[in-house]
Order: sequence, then structure tokens, then C-alpha cells
Amino acid sequence: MSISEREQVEQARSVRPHDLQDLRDGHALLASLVFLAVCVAVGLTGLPSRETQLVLLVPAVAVGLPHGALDGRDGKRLFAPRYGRLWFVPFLGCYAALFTATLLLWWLAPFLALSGFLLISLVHFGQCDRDPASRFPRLSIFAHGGIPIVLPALAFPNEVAQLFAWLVGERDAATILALLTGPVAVTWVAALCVECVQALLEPQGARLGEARRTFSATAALVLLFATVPPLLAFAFYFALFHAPRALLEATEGEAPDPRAAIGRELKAAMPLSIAAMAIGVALFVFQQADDWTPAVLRSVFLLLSALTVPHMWLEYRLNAQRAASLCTSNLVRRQPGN
Ligand SMILES: CC1=C(/C=C/C(C)=C/C=C/C(C)=C/C=C/C=C(C)/C=C/C=C(C)/C=C/C2=C(C)CCCC2(C)C)C(C)(C)CCC1
Repeated sequence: MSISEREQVEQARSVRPHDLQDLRDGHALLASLVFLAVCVAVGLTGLPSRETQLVLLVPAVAVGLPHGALDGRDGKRLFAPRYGRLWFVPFLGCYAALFTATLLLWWLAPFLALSGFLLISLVHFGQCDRDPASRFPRLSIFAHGGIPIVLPALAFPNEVAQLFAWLVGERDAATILALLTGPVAVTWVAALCVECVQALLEPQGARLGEARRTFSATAALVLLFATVPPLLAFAFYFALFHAPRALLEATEGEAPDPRAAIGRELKAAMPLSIAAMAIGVALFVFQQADDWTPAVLRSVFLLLSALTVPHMWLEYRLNAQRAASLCTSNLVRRQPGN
């Protein structure tokens, strides 16, 4: 980032923090209302078929792709200071290597691939949805990340068993499901209880409002994943909750008006989102299945898992870079004469 760009970002960071908080609150409220409406609709009309759920999952994933495609922008921020105009060479090299390694793992060791995918997804969703003011940050990540991953397995074990079997075969699917609904679920329920009690018992103050807001959005998500079949619940969660929230976070402080920043970043993310969709279509074409339903499921989740690994690696590297530069600026400030 050039000095003038950095100045703009710094300036934007100090302006209108309420706008962003209002957007976050408005989004959480709107998404929670939609989730409630979906739960009521499913209650009234009955459970949708697996085919219908898959048909809805594909556009939902497409809607969620641009938030990950901001990786291109983040890759430039990470690599440009060192590699200048050739930043995209190491970035694309690392991205493609991690992407390919993940696909190879699905092929060579599907048990490890699905278990690892569930684990990193739990951490990824938990980091995004956790209560930022929680006294126990790790526990909060586990409690919130478990809602889209552990709860569907508890609420719809037969459905999830079939979906996992399409991904990794019946034997591995049964083992993973047993782990998910056994020890993992027990620990998750305990973590969720601690998180809820903590949010409700927090003493009066600024923290209370934030904890209550997180608590009500969490309650809507719990209801969604407990009553709506897994693929449909995941489609709504991913497109209406996770992706917009991650986008708000990723564009924080980029411009004085957060809406303008979101519009600009979404436009810039389009080419990479379309490229990711093309990879998804290629994965579908190479699936060897007689029926289209397992083939769609496999291509959607193989694509998501192969994108998630480099996406999380980049997030990790950027956080490490931010921590290092914060540390350096603190040291400089502490030097005598500063
Ligand atoms: C930059 C770049 C790019 C792009 C990228 C992107 C676009 C990204 C995105 C990203 C993303 C967008 C991510 C996402 C994520 C997701 C996730 C992480 C998910 C998860 C899920 C799960 C785990 C599920 C589970 C399940 C099943 C499977 C069944 C049923 C039940 C349940 C739901 C539980 C490309 C490659 C073109 C090129 C290079 C560079």
C-alpha cells in the first residue's frame, strides 16, 4: 500500500465508527428475522427434498464467494512490500499449492480431508461469529463455530450421515459422525452453555448491549440449524450471515462510508469470484457419479475446502504482519525523544 493509500485508510478508521456498528447491528437483525421466517416456512410446508436444498445451495455459495475473493487484495498487501510489482507470483504460487494439496488430500485420505475441513471450518466460522468481548476468546470461537458444524449433525444425524457418505464413503462417514455427535458435541454444548451464561450475567455497562446482540443472533442461528435441514440451513447461513459479516469486517476502515468501501471491494472481487466459480464447474465435470446430487455436493464442498485452506493461511499471515508492525510502532514510540 502506498503512503497516500495508507493515510486514507488511517483517516477512514477514525471516521464514523457508528455507521459500521449500525450496519453490523442492522445486518444481524435482518438476518435473524429471515432465519426465523425460514424456520416457520419449513415448519408449515415440511422438510424440503435433498435435491431442492442442493439447488438452493449452489447460488448461496456463489453469493458468498466474493468475500473470499478479497484474498487477491490481501495478497497484494502481504507480498507487495517485499516483491513489488511481482507480488502476484509468490501469492498465486502459495495459493495454488495449498489449493492443490487440499484437493489431493480429498483424493488420497478422505477421512483426514473431511475431519480437517470440519475442524478448520469450525475455527473459521467461530472467529467470525464469536462474541468479541467474551472473557474466554477460544471458548467463544468453539461455541459459535460449532453451531453450523456440530448442531446439524445432532439435529439431523441421518441426513448428515448420507451427505458425509457422498463425500468420503459410508465407513469414514460413520466414524466422523460418531466423533462429531459424541465427544465433540458434549464439549461444544458445555462451551455454548458457558458462553450463554457469561453473556447473560455480564454486569451493566457498554459490554451488555454487545453481549445481548451477539446472544440474540446466536439464538436465531441455533434455531435455524436445529430445525432446518443441514444443506438449506447452511445455504442461508453462508449467504446471509457469514459472507456479509466477513465482508463488513474485511472492509472496515477502508473508506469514510463503509457502504462505498463494500461496493468498491465487491466490484474488485468479481473476476476472482468468477474464476472460482469456473473451478467449481470444472470439479463438477470431473466427478464420476451416476446421479447429479452427490456430484454437486462433492464439487461444492471440495471447492469450499480447497479455497478455505489458502484463505485461512492468508488471514493468519496478515494477522501476524499486523501484530509485528504494531509491535514495531510501539517500540518506536517508546524510544527516548519520541
Ligand atoms: C484469491 C484467488 C482466488 C479466489 C479465491 C476465492 C474466491 C476464495 C473464496 C473463499 C471462500 C468463499 C471460502 C468459503 C469457506 C466455506 C467454508 C469454510 C464452508 C464450510 C462448510 C462445511 C464444513 C459444511 C459442513 C457440512 C456438510 C459437508 C454436510 C452438511 C452438514 C454440514 C453443513 C455440517 C482463485 C482461486 C480464483 C485464484 C487464486 C487467487
